[in-house]
Amino acid sequence: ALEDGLKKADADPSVKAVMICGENGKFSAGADIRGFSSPKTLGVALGPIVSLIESSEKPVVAAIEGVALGGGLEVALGCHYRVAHAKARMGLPEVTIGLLPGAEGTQRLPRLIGVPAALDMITTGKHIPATEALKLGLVDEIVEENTIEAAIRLANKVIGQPLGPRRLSLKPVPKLPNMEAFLQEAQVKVKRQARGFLAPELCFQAVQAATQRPFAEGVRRERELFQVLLSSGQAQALQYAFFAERAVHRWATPGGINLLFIIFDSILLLSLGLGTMGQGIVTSLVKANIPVVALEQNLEYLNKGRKAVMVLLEREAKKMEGGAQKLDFHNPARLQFTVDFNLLHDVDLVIEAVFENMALKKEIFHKLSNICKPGALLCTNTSALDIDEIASATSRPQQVIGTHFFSPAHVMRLLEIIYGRHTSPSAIATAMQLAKDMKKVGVVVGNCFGFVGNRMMFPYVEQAVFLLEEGSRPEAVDQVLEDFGFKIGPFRMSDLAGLDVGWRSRKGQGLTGPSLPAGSSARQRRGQRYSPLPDLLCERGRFGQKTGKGWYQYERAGGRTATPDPWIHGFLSQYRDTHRIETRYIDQEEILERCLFSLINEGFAILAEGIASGPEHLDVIYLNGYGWPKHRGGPMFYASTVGLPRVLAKLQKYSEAHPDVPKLRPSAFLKKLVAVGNAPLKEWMSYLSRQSPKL
Ligand SMILES: CCCCCCCC/C=C\C=C\CC(=O)SCCNC(=O)CCNC(=O)[C@H](O)C(C)(C)COP(=O)(O)OP(=O)(O)OC[C@H]1O[C@@H](n2cnc3c(N)ncnc32)[C@H](O)[C@@H]1OP(=O)(O)O
Repeated sequence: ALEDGLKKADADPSVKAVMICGENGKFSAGADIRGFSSPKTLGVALGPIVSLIESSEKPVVAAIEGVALGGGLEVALGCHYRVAHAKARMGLPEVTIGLLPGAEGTQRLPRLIGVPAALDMITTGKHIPATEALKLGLVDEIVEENTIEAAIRLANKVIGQPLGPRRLSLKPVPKLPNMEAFLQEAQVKVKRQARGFLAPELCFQAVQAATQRPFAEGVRRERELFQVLLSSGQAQALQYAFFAERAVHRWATPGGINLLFIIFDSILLLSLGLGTMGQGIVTSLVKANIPVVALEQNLEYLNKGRKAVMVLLEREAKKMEGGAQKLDFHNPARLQFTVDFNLLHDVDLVIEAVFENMALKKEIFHKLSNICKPGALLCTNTSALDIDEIASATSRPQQVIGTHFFSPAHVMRLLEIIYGRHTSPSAIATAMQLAKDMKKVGVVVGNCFGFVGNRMMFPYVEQAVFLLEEGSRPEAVDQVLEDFGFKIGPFRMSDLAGLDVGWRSRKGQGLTGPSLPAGSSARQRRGQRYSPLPDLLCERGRFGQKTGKGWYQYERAGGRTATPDPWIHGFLSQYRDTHRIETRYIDQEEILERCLFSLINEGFAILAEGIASGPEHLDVIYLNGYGWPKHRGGPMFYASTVGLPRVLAKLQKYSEAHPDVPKLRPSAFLKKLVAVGNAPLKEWMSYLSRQSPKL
């Protein structure tokens, strides 16, 4: 249509200028992402159309409203002038779906805004607001009112003016005094952050080509690199992740009720507990423009918490400087701190974020149930505790729901929303809407120990520790998983989170500590293999980064640079001697498979139990809360790419070698999917007899 329209305009002498706009207040979100897997759409080459726009003898003006993304922005770059609405956003987000801007965008953008800014936009895929676009010179004008009228005005004004200087393909790339050095440094940075993710590196190469070759050759290079990405498999993983994130918004009750959201005019939120989690939650709420009251049990804790929240908010405000939105946190109507429980009467929603202790949480929920107004929703921030037990302390279990935030809560996007036996659909819908308002990805899951994310994490970490018992080292295990794409491996992660957290939980479960029955075997609990290694480290005060020693050693208590620790190596070999474990060499394949396949196996068990609605939900949780590498699409998607028969065969092999490890025993659901012929991921749930989960 664009091509036809342009040709018609060119041929019609009564047409003096052309304006391109979108429908319904949106310029364009770019190509239909689903189309990248369809051979039909791939035949549509956008580059030549962009060139056609640029070569028009009549001025072409883009009127950008809403968004101009990907192919949409490339179309605008072909235009001679760009007018944007002040609220519009622009970007080349192809990298986030595993591609690069393949319609000449990697060649035009650096010519327009310079290499550093273009590289930043193209390798990160970030969307920038119109105000920033104006500063960069990406648009010529921004308007508050009618963009289309403004674009027509500009088109009329420029009729007859020479178009050569406005054709980006004819412009040279602006020079930098130190282009070579700049590019080298940028490439190192991109590589370091990408960890096996191809698209950022290839985006870099395409922009580099713009600095080294004439336009037409740069375009050829862009096309070659685009083809590499298209067939890499990573693009499919990222495009799956894009739609998975949107699929988790859809959920239904067994009765078929599907409330997408509840609209509320204003919420007064109460955050209870101002520890690390509470501080992050309050910061996120303020950022979402939701009025908050932060409550602590005494003035000392309150003042400490207030100070920490203010530091976080100042930092956030700084980041937002120059943007359209301002953080309003000095206004008591938006944020107040109190120790007065009477304020509970007026709040619409409470997020309790106290210490992870059932007795304490029940006491608080009992109090909340008595004080809060009848409609108030009561949320508990917990990573593993039973929502039904917490709800049992109230007279309104239908309004009790789990909201598992991830640390740091003002940064991490994931919010696990856990419904209990009595939680009402409207409570779930409200929590989902809250997640959206907080710009988080809410995923609704059922109530079980560890919910989804942590429950899948337990067997992963368990395997990592068993591998140490058998002969490996923390740094070897971490290296394999970091090479796979995780930002940090399980031992660095454990040191960061604090080993004492798990120790406390194991003591609570009677797996270690004073409540462990006398005469218990050192490496067995309840008939299953158990490794006391993490407990032994904790008994020696090695809690990780906070104490300067854990699975690694650090430069000081609170230090962040992990160095392999000879003490740990000696300790492990002594441990193996004590327990007569023969040290063996464990290769990378075994490390990877035992850690990942045990996690995936638990995912299949979770699906079969109806704890999550589908594999996409598990993947979204792992991508947004556990640092699973995006270009691998999430654990369940990864399993589908490995092939379920292979995952099953490997689990069977490891399970036979370790019969006392139940988490390596293949789940019945995985076996079923293999038996029906390696069903594709989107059909998995149809093989469960209970298709609608507990939800
Ligand atoms: C003039 C352009 C011509 C294009 C010609 C095609 C030929 C190929 C040649 C060139 C190739 C170009 C490369 C690209 O353009 S790749 C695509 C680049 N664009 C993106 O990555 C944008 C992705 N979308 C978003 O960032 C957001 O969705 C946004 C547009 C900002 C809207 O956000 P929000 O308001 O929060 O809404 P949702 O995200 O929930 O989206 C609403 C529904 O729309 C679906 N959606 C959105 N964008 C796309 C897309 N590009 N392709 C397919 N579907 C898209 C999204 O899935 C939601 O639907 P549902 O709820 O059913 O899942």
